[in-house]
Amino acid sequence: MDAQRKVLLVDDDEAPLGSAAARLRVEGYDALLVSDSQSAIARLDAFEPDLIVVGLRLDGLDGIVLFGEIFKRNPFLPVIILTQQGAMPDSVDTIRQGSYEFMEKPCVVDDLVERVSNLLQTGCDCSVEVKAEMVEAWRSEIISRSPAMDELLQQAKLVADSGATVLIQSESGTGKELLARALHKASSRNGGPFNAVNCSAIHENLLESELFGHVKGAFTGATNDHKGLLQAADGGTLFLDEVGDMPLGVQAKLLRSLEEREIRPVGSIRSMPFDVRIIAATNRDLEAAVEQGEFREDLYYRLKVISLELPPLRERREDIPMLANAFLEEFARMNNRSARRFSREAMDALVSADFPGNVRQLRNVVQQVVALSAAHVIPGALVKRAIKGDSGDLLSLAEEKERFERNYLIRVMKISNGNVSHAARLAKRNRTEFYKLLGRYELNPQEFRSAS
Ligand SMILES: Nc1ncnc2c1ncn2[C@@H]1O[C@H](COP(=O)(O)OP(=O)(O)OP(=O)(O)O)[C@@H](O)[C@H]1O
Repeated sequence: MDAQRKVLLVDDDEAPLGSAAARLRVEGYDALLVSDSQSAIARLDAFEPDLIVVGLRLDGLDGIVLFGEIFKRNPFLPVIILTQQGAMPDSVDTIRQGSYEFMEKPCVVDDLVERVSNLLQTGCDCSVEVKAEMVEAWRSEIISRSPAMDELLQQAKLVADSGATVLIQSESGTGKELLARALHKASSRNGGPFNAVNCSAIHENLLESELFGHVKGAFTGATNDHKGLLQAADGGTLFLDEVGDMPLGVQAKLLRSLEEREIRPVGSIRSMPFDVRIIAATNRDLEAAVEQGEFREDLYYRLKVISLELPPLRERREDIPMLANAFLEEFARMNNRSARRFSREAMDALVSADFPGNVRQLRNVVQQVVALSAAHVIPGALVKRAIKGDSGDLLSLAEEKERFERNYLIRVMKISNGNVSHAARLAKRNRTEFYKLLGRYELNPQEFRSAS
């Protein structure tokens, strides 16, 4: 059973809201009526309302201050604003981000009570979303409404067309790849390809040939000429994800290529020009990596011509409802489930969670919740359980990748009865490389033979 819900009513004209407060109390709410915005602000922390009804004339500073204080505490607290016929307070335009509903004055007490009850039952109507048509196409996949993201996207738009190399530094799961794609779309290179490569997932030799290409016979297994990603992205953009994990040898070759605007495929004696915009991303502290000798300082400055930082999700909680609702719709559609919504308690749990895995983790949580519940209104308890389970087991991306790689090697070694050549063929790696991988994970081929 929900605790008694609290409604704060703010109006200098006692009569209408006074009767509404009385009715709300009869209906079982804890209703508190105050007569000006200063008193309302003073009561926000102690009273902790679940909903606020504002009947004041809120033009000018008064409204801006009140809405600012409400927004600071909880950007999704539902607020019903009673307006004079047709008039919208200026302050509402200034602070658009909140969850506001409007009713015209004078309003019927029954209608107001019904609206309060609906809003509290169904959770916040987060429909104050940026309308799809208002979102510019280049950033249409990036769901956000927070001022921090707005600022970042404005910067991104300004630099998109400069052609300069961009370094995106931020935590894992914050949307670095989405931002890189958006930068590409906003640039005049948008007619060209957008290629992405994850520099930490690929072994050094392979990464070199992936980036720069190789010629036939360059190494065992190089049976044909192979076009590298830098060449394949000609006229477009190459996204170097996890650039902080790029091996030093490849860093040196990349730096040379960027300086000379030429690439030389592995095993070739000829260099060729290329025209590619580089966007690099990392969740590592690259400056620290430079100090520790793990990342070349000259390459760091070469990449960091323009530096962008995506804020972690916990620093832009205003984005959570919009993201959660979009993921909910997406997964409900994918699972052929009818439209859903989060209960107020569920949304509160999402908005207050820490999400160390950022947007990716929020997405996972919503996916789980959709799979586990057929209810139309998603209950808070389910969301809380999903958040707890997800953060408890959350490994860093590097740890998760290592775990995957080790398990994969064990599988192929078992399938091949410990025969390394066979296993290497299955994994499409050459033997030397495969031996190195086994060594890295301390896997002894002998053990797989005797086990069989
Ligand atoms: N603002 C956003 N709007 C919609 N989806 C988002 C947003 N930010 C991230 N996502 C989604 O979250 C997931 C992770 O995003 P992405 O891969 O871009 O993050 P990342 O920072 O590059 O992660 P990593 O550092 O682990 O490579 C993707 O499914 C992406 O579509």
